[in-house]
Amino acid sequence: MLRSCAPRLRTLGALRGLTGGARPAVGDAGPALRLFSSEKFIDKDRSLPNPSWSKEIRLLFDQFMKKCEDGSWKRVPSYRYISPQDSKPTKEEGQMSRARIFSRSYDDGLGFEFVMFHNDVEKRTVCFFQGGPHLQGPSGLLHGGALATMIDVTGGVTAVMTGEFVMTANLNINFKRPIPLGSVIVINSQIDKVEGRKFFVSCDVQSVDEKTLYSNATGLFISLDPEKK
Ligand SMILES: CCCCC/C=C\C/C=C\C/C=C\C/C=C\CCCC(=O)SCCNC(=O)CCNC(=O)[C@H](O)C(C)(C)COP(=O)(O)OP(=O)(O)OC[C@H]1O[C@@H](n2cnc3c(N)ncnc32)[C@H](O)[C@@H]1OP(=O)(O)O
Repeated sequence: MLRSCAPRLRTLGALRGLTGGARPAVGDAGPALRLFSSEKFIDKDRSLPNPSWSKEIRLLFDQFMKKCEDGSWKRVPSYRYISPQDSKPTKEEGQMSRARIFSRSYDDGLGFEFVMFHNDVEKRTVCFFQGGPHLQGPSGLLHGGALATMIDVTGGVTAVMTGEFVMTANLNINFKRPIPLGSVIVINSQIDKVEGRKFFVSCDVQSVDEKTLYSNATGLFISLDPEKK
C-alpha cells in the first residue's frame, strides 16, 4: 500500500472548505484536487472549466468567480468519487470502487457540465448547467430526468451547505418549456423553511437571459436522524 501524501477529506468538510487537501483558491469552498491516501489516486474538481464549456457558461463562471472575491459567494467543488473514508465498503481491499457520483459519471462534455455557487447569508445556490449530447430525451431536447437530477443536486447542495448531510425525500417538478440540448441554463435554489430535520427548498430553471422559465420545483430534503444513522 502506498504511503499517505495528504489527509483524507470528509465530504461535507471538503464541500464547506473546512478540511485539508490541495489549497482552495480564493472564493472556493474546497480543494481543486483530492488525493486519496491509500491509492495515490487523484480526483479532480469537475466544476472547473474544461474545453467542452461554451463561451456562455465560461462567462457566467468568470462573473461569479468575481463575486467570490469579497467572500459573499463560494464556488462549490464537485468530484466524481466519494472518498474511500465515506464510501460503503463495496470495494476490494486497496482498489477504488467502480462507483461514481451519477452527475459526474460522464466524460467531459457528454453529460452533466455544471458549476454551482453558494451564498451562505442568503441560503441560496446558483447552478450554471450545460447538458451534453448523452442527456437527450426528445430529439434535440434535454431529458426530463437529467433536469430532475440537476434540480435534485442543486437543491441538495443548498441544504447540505447548512452543514447537515441530507437525503431527498421528495421533489415536485413542473416542466414548463423544453430545454434545447447543449444550451446553458441557470438553476436558482433557495431554502424556504427549515423545520427540525426538514429542509424545504424551491428551485427555478431559466434561460441565461431570464426570458424563459423552463421549470420550477420544490423539494424536501431531510437530514439523517442521528439515532438511525
Ligand atoms: C445526499 C446523498 C448524496 C450522495 C453523494 C455523497 C456525497 C457527496 C456529498 C454531498 C453532495 C451534496 C449534495 C447532493 C445532495 C443531493 C443529491 C442527491 C440526493 C439523492 O439522490 S438521495 C437518494 C434518494 N433519496 C432516498 O433514497 C431517500 C430514501 N428515504 C429515506 O432514506 C428516508 O425516508 C429519509 C432519510 C428521507 C427520512 O427518513 P427518517 O427515518 O430519517 O425520517 P422519518 O421517516 O421519521 O420522517 C421525518 C419527518 O419527515 C417527514 N417525511 C419523511 N419523508 C417524507 C416525504 N417523502 N414527504 C413528506 N414528508 C416526509 C415525516 O413525516 C416526518 O415528519 P414529522 O417529524 O413532522 O412527523
